[in-house]
Amino acid sequence: TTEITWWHAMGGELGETVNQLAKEYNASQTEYKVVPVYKGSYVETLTAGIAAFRAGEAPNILQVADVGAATIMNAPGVAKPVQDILVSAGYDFHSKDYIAGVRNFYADNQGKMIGMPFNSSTPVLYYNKDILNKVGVQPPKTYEDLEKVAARLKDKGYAGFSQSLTPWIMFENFKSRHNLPLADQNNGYEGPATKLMFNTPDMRMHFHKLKAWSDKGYYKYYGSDWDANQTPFERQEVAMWMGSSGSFGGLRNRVKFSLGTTYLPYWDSINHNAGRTFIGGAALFALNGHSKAEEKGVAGFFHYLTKADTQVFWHEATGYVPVTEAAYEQAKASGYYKKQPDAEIGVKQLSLPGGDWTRGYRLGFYPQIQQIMHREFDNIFAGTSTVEDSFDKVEKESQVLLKRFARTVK
Ligand SMILES: O=P(O)(O)OC[C@H](O)CO
Repeated sequence: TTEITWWHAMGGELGETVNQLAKEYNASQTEYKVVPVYKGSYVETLTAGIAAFRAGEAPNILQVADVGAATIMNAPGVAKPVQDILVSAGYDFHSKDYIAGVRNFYADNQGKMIGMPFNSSTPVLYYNKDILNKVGVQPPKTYEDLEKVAARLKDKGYAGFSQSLTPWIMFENFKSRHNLPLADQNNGYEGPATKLMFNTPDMRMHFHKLKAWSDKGYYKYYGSDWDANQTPFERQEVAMWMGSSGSFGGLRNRVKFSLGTTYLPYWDSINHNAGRTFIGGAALFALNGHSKAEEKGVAGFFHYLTKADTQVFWHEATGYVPVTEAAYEQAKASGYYKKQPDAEIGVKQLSLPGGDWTRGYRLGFYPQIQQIMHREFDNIFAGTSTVEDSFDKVEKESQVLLKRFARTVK
């Protein structure tokens, strides 16, 4: 039996579901054995994978999140395009089989798929139906609505909302939802980006609002840690939380209230016809340096992971979206969304009309740039810096990193 190692970042319940997938695949055939290994956070997994590649000990499959796309795709010789691996192993491959929002994020500028979208999510707004009903408000569609809803909640003694991963939700997807560019060079697709569209009037307006809402108790900013922002929602300390559709499965099992999901809010004043967001989550990359037999095993496993049955199982267990049209159709036909309409929000949001700026982004040293943003968001909400000063710093420091990255790929 040929062993295929799969390094991933899926902890907790997600990790158990990953193990279940590997177990089922291993039981379905005798030629290959997929061995999933949990390597920590997305960034830890990426760092470990690149280091292992350099040491000649690369895993066969590495899970890389949206933030790491530029790093892995520009690292010479590290990843082999999944499209090539599948085709040379004799599988049919059509990128049109994937849902629109998923097709391009991990593809090159010509549309060739380099990483295989596996756990694709998107940020959505979760809400506590019990609290909203008690207060007599509807879940907000726009940020204009959200401000009013949060005021009503505050009047009745409830905190409005929190949100995890501020750069993801309040910068990257803030841009895609409004169909605004987030970096030059066509969001980094046409070449290494050298400038972020971060310090822009729309972003400054949004963060002035967030700061004002935080001062009024409408918005709770609990720092850069994901769980520190999610847990207060689970404990009913805030009425709404913006987070990943991929958290749906875990939340549904844990919370003691009636859970609602709706689209990520947008500013009607910025784009009346707001549309699709980016896919979040991660893709699977096939790393170079392995035998033909192992590559064939990787292709077989990828084929299994994208089968409609597998995708529907994964989608229903976790809340990550079905990545193919066939899987989405199967989930619809099964009646799942009739029983749980909240489970369809993520995939519906990714299927909203897209524009020039909703394909994705490719940004060098982006994990480090996100750290700069986190530091400045902490300063803004702690009141130790103004939006203007912090945004200037993010702009200057990100530019240094982007330019350094651009030099490394030339
Ligand atoms: O929590 P996930 O897996 O949906 O990922 C969220 C972000 O896209 C990670 O960068």
